[in-house]
Amino acid sequence: MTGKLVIGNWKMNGRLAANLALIDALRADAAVQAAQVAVAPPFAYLGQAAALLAGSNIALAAQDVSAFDKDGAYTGEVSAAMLADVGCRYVLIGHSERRQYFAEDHALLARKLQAAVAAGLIPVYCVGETLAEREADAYKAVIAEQLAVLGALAGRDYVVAYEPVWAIGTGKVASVEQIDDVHQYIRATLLQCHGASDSIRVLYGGSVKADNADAIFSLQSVGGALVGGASLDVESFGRICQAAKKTV
Ligand SMILES: O=C(CO)COP(=O)(O)O
Repeated sequence: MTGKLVIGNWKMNGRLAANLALIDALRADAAVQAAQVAVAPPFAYLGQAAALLAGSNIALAAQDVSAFDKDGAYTGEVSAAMLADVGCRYVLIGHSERRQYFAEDHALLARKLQAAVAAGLIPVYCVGETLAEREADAYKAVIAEQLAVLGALAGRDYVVAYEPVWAIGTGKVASVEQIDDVHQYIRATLLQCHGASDSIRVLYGGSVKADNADAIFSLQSVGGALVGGASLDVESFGRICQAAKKTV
């Protein structure tokens, strides 16, 4: 792994004026500029963000992509080629909020992954267990099943994000032991079963904040963070990026 990657997932937040202020402040933040960083605004603001990020080292990410890979009559959809065209480098796929609210299943996610890599995007594939699955000690089986779709991407460039559902937006961060346990498991599974290379990055997501970032990034198995709420606040996001840079 070459340094930690920090991706800010804005989820369904933002307005033109707020995005302008946030991106201007991120560009002016030395810690953000020095780290490997991406932001994922909603579709509607990707063009605006791309223009504001031009010439900076902050990459652009999308929060989702269509499974349809050819232009055509798919009302409401946004293709991987369009995301690449407006300057996206990464695309989140399989976020638990999409699995939960939009019933995205593995067959659909496999198509989205293929569409993304075919367009030259780097998928950030999200996995993670619910609280009930953790309590039933079924989390590794659940994650193994989620990872299985990556088999078709052997030899391609992708990132995995481990986001325990019970830690997302709850303020309940997984312990460093829990994170290390799952990250080691994901890395071993990808290396042994899915033809991934040792340089594969596994990000952690779920209530990452300025005050827990140091501990999380101190784990060698953690390749970076997927940050939700704290990515909307320049000071918090800047401090998370600073922590990422320190552990390079
Ligand atoms: O879902 C997440 C990032 O994709 C995590 O969200 P929070 O950082 O708000 O918990």
